[in-house]
Amino acid sequence: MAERVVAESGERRIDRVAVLGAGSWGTTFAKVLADAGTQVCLWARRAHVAETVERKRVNEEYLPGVTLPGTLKATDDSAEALSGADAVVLAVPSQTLRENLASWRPLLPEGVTLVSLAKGVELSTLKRMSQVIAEVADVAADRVAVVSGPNLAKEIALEQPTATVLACSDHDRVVALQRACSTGYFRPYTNTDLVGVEVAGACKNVIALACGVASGLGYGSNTMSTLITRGLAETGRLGAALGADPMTFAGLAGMGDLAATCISPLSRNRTFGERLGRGESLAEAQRAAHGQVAEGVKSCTALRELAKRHGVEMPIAEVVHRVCHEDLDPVPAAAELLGREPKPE
Ligand SMILES: NC(=O)c1ccc[n+]([C@@H]2O[C@H](COP(=O)([O-])OP(=O)(O)OC[C@H]3O[C@@H](n4cnc5c(N)ncnc54)[C@H](O)[C@@H]3O)[C@@H](O)[C@H]2O)c1
Ligand SMILES: O=P(O)(O)OC[C@H](O)CO
Repeated sequence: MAERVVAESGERRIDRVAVLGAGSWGTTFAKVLADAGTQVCLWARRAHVAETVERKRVNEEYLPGVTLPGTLKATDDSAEALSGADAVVLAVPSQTLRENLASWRPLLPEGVTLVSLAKGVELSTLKRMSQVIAEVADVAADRVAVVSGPNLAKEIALEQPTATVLACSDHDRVVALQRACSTGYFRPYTNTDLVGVEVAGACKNVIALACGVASGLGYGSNTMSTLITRGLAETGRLGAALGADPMTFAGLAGMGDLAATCISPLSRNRTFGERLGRGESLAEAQRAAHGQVAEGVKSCTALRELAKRHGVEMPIAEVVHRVCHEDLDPVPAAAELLGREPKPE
């Protein structure tokens, strides 16, 4: 049964959710939903991960030390996870989402709300995740919602207070999702600006890589603050060219997430950048990430292409792309950014 609607009030409800992807954020978001009283089934690619969640209430690989709610179900069978779901949360990396969703498409319940947790831009098409989802699932854009904000998984799994943004063009749908994932430690706000929320989520990973590189080079708070602020400026420029609401960039999905990711040692993107700044190669930094995704490494290239296509200047994304993929040394990269033509703020 999909999209249950309470007959008397006409209120849309999301009572049962499938979370597809049992990495750090998928597992944590499944916990949030379960803590909010929503029925959740978490799908893991590897059987032993699902089995350990079911048996020991823990995801040892991605969230060691966090006890998961007893009501949370887990399986490695996507048909089982998707059966009867009112909403499907896609918690896989941006660059594999298309392929993952294509394999699940025949199993999607009719009318189901599709929710993206991914923060990235598809390298092969330069599409945002909500665009990829609507295309692959062959649904109208208003069936797709996006979750994005200052949401470092580990902190949320430990129930440290945070807020987020749920973006969707269908108000009733996003309000139902808001009810399904509101807890005492997790406060979701709704927003209708999908473009702004997704652009902000993809760009902040690239700026966090730059901050990591700067930190690896030994630079301090002035450099971080400069990168964060100018990073926000170039994010806003790209957003404006794509039709985003400028106010989104001042909110949780914009400045909020940018600050959290650029500052926190928990950020995979920042940590990845720090390794590059300390002189490690891309391959060495990738090995050290132990298979966990640092989305900015691929999104920097996609964003650079998107910026070029729209005639937008994104100097930090450009330099991050060249450090990651064209062997540009981080020291001259910093000099290059500062040596650009003088201009007003
Ligand atoms: N971890 C966080 O704090 C956090 C917070 C907010 C948003 N996000 C975003 O959520 C998305 C997922 O992040 P995550 O932290 O859960 O990632 P992760 O690396 O911890 O886990 C990714 C999950 O996707 C699964 N997967 C399925 N198909 C895959 C494939 N073909 N290749 C690789 N993995 C595959 C993996 O098995 C794994 O369970 C990313 O876009 C990330 O930017 C993460
Ligand atoms: O660990 P990161 O760098 O992928 O960042 C995690 C979240 O996106 C922070 O909001």
